[in-house]
Amino acid sequence: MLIDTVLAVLFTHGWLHFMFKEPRNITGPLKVILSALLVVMILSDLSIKFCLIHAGTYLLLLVTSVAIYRVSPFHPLAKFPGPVLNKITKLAGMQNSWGGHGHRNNHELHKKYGPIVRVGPNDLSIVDVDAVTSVLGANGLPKGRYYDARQDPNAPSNLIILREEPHAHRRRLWNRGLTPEALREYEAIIAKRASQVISQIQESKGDIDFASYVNYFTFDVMGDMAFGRGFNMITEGDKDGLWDTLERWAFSAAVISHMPWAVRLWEKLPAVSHELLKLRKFGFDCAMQRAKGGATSKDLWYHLSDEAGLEKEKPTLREVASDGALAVIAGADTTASALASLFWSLIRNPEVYKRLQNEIDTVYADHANPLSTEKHSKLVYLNACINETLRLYPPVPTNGPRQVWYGAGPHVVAGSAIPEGTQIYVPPYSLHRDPRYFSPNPETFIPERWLESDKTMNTLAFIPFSYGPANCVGRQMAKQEMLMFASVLLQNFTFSFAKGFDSDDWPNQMHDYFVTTRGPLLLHAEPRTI
Ligand code: HEM
Repeated sequence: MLIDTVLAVLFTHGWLHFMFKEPRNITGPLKVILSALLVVMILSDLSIKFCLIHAGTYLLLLVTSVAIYRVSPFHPLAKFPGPVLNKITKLAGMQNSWGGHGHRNNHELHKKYGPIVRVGPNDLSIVDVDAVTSVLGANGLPKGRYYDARQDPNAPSNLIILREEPHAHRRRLWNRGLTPEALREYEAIIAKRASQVISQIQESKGDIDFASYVNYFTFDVMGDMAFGRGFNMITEGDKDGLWDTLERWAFSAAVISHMPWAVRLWEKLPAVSHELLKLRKFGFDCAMQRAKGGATSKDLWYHLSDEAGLEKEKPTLREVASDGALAVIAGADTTASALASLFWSLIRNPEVYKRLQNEIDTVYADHANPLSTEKHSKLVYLNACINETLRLYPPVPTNGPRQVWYGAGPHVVAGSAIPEGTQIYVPPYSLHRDPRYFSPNPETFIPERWLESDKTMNTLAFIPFSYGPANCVGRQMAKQEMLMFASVLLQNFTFSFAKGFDSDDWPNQMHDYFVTTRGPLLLHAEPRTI
């Protein structure tokens, strides 16, 4: 009888391996497992007790067989080093994401195992500048199955989910919405929202949670920019708990992304489906209001819905709604994270703060208004501070993986042939801290490294906005927003940490859920006489 069970296990394992490789959907593999299980149970003498014993033995042996294969020299990724648990099961990756410190844990793994680490049964993490072009670049690889968890099953795919030709087509519309000319349209939006933040800080008598202010600022800007209307979070707070919803969704998607085959089951969990529904409703409501109400200026919606009529076929309302919601999700959290990290870094480094303050006061002497982009080319040191912040605290610290095509043979990255189907991460957090590319002191905040030629600097290894055809479409908008916001705040206030605030602990509260969630950043803002 044991022989039957072992044969059934070998048959199932072989079938699963050759037919499904790593499945995107549970139905097919489940059918194979259940059929084999049925056979095993029928071959037992049909008493309940023996049926259960054989079923249990079958499942245990199947799991053992898969585990042994994954650590064996026969596995295609056998030559790459990594922790045994990561080689055996995706649960290790899920647990890593759950804790929110996956970026740091992986960084430690790279220190231990070198530039290529096996972080999952079929996943590698590669910290090598060659991977930037060969994985993310124009002749690189498509997004991996990890991204499936970001797809709402009841909504059309948005830009971040699409791949290849459909991606390139949709990206054209996005690019039109973020040209320098389009960005000029958004300048007034940023200026209005930044002025509101100034007024709120003035009214607050100085003690503020800076992280909330930047969250609300970026959310309102993205709402104005994407849908022609903001959410008035700066003035009214987060009445609908949208920010919490976004953070919970980010956590949930980050954890389940490691097991794309379980996504549809996961989404049936009441807590998960509730957040998904809330997000979907949010996108739909914004879209309906924009579609009915129109806009007074050319917002992103104007370009995404091709109101100018430049395409043969206009995107559907539901497609534009998905992309509009993506703009808010992708653009608000990331920029807020960068701004919060920038101010934390400045206050931790008083010499840098002082030098930057001098630059702001010189460039905007005589009460000049920083809420225009005219003098941005003169903000050389602020630019360096922003780059240094994005280097040490990239708002997307690990980024999603790309996947080697099936059927096209191995893909060579950093001199190694990577087998078909492998997902490859190129984590900005570790790349940006690699002494081969940023020296000296790669883990220290030194904006001067961006300005002085005697430092080791490989800007190809600087990828806070990713790289290649699916890089961040909003990067110029983000830069513009950060320069305007930081300069006007620094012109108006002197910031310090609030009494009792544990600034050492703040980076520990940054959680890598694809984007980063952050803890409160308690500051004191002293008005400046200008
Ligand atoms: C400091 C701010 C920002 C950072 C660090 C950042 C970072 C990134 C990164 C790393 C990606 C690639 C993700 C991937 O490979 O899956 C990305 C994609 C994207 N970002 Fe940003 N982003 C920022 C701001 C913005 C803003 C302001 C917008 C909106 C205008 C935006 C819209 C998008 C979109 C739509 C994509 C998907 C692009 C595609 O798949 O073709 N981002 N961003």
